[in-house]
Amino acid sequence: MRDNSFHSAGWCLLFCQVPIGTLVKEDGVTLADLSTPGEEFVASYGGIGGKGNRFFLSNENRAPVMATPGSPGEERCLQLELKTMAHAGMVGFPNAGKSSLLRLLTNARPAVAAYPFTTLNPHVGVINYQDYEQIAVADVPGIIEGAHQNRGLGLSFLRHIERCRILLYVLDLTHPEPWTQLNSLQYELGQFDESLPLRPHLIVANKLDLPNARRSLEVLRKEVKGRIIAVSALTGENAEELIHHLRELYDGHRQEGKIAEPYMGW
Ligand SMILES: Nc1nc2c(ncn2[C@@H]2O[C@H](COP(=O)(O)OP(=O)(O)OP(=O)(O)O)[C@@H](O)[C@H]2O)c(=O)[nH]1
Ligand SMILES: [Mg+2]
Repeated sequence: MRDNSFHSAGWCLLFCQVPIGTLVKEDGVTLADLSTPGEEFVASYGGIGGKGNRFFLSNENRAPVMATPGSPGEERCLQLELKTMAHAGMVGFPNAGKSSLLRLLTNARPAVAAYPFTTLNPHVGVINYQDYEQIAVADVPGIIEGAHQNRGLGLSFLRHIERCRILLYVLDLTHPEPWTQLNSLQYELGQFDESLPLRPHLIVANKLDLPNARRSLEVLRKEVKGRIIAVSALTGENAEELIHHLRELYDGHRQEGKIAEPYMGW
């Protein structure tokens, strides 16, 4: 933001940059959809400038101390809504290991701790592929049952997920029945927006290094159709497989034009 106001004049220029993929709304009505780089939207016009001392400079008056005030600029209250946050978003119960996975896959450094709701705000990291393709992955706060009724971090969490084209369901293999986590997660998403459970997704079964995890995984594979990638965010086991499958899914949907560029500036 730059302020070019003259001391005695009412002239002011404001530049404000917002990320690509932002909706500009006023009273719930969309005024602009900033989806291409360089696109501009004039949010409000400044007032007409006043005349400064130099305007009154003349042969008779070599040092004028006179100025006229400018007229006030327009005032508006706008809401900016970020449309696309990341290509892929991690969905999981608190403590499932989402932040640990983001740290493993990318160079983002969200906090990790052995208690629920460590993550209160989304973090985005980027996976860099050898061919210079980049996939942005978001770690969002954990979901709990009743999130669609705004329990826990509820609706704010679900709004973040809505902005990701691919979902990574992160399940905790130390849970005795890990498939019930998947059912609950999909139920909560579906209650919020019925198209969310239909989004392209991968099931990531985490904490493979812990005792009984492999037995849990076997049962999970029997109970759940769809691709399950078992990983350990702690040891890094199968991280490459996850990165590879995510790319496959991403490429498939990109070709169909279903994946937009996310905001990479977190
Ligand atoms: N043994 C083991 N521990 C893990 C693994 N992944 C995560 N953890 C541990 O599980 C706990 C929770 O991990 P986080 O990454 O903070 O979990 P989260 O899903 O981000 O949790 P919230 O932010 O609360 O939603 C931490 O103590 C991690 O060290 C894993 O693969 N193996
Ligand atoms: Mg976390």
